[in-house]
Amino acid sequence: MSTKPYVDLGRSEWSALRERTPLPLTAAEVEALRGLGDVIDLEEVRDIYLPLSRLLNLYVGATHGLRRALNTFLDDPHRPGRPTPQRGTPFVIGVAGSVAVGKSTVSRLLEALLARWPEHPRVERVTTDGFLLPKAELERRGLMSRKGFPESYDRRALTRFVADVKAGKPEVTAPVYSHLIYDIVPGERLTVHQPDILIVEGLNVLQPALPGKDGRTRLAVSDYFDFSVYVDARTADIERWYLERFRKLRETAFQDPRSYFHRFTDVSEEEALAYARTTWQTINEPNLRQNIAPTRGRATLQLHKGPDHKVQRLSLRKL
Ligand SMILES: Nc1ncnc2c1ncn2[C@@H]1O[C@H](COP(=O)(O)OP(=O)(O)O)[C@@H](O)[C@H]1O
Ligand SMILES: CC(C)(COP(=O)(O)O)[C@@H](O)C(=O)NCCC(=O)O
Repeated sequence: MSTKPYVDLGRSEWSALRERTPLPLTAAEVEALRGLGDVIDLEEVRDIYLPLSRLLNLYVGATHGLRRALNTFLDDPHRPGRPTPQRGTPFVIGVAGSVAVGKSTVSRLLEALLARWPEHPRVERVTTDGFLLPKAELERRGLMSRKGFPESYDRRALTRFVADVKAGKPEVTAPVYSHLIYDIVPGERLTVHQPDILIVEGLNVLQPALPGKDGRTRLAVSDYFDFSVYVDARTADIERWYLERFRKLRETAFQDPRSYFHRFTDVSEEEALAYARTTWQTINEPNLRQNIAPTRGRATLQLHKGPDHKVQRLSLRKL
């Protein structure tokens, strides 16, 4: 008997589960998914992400069942001053993985697919980059070449944000990061309004809490997750995706004179890619090895992608 905490499923075993997913995609919905602006292989959506939306729908239902059981337990009329039964709170999903592994694409897909289920139509998504320290503060702390490392974030503010959403506060706001200016946008906030499901996407979302200096137990953002996904791939493939994305951005977003990377439109593609390769080798790959990959075994589900972004294998945590 395997003592591994995960059940491993091959692509075909997993995609066969699609037959049991009651919500097929209509032509209009397929069009809407294309409208997300991602390069999405629709067979991949059907075979991998539709069954995943079904699994998540089952988890949301089971969590509601647990809450009802807890309320029955707490709601003892003979006990004066008994706690108020728990109201429904958002189901929180974490999506972790390296820079350029495809977290945003997976999260946007899940956001669109989960919103189609009548039981949880309100799905909101946040990325943890809003909780990066502002550029001036990173410079002050000597952390500009550690961007994306755990210490480059205001981890307390991020945990507080998710705790507030999970607690059912009517409106919770977060700062906003702009890839255009490579910094937090002064004065801009995004607001989350009591969603049924919150997706929290970021490099370090599966990190455990740091021990408090005062010996008190702290909580990390991962302590609020009801489900988490780690997007996994070979490092060499992720580096290639990172460089490909940089090359595409040079032809598009970097053309904007306000872009922090605008200077790379004036140099040769080779020079621009040499810069991107250095960023990968000195920042993103060390962060993957030291901080991100070690959290893989904390996820509820690991998606293992092949060189073409297609999910080849999945590991699902046993209960
Ligand atoms: N399923 C996919 N099929 C094809 N290309 C993808 C897929 N997922 C991601 N990509 C591409 O890989 C790159 C990184 O994806 P992205 O979602 O931006 O990663 P992250 O949010 O992890 O940095 C992007 O250029 C994206 O278009
Ligand atoms: C903004 C990021 C830290 C990632 O953000 P997150 O996953 O926290 O939302 C990362 O994409 C980044 O910009 N890294 C800096 C190095 C680089 O330019 O690739």
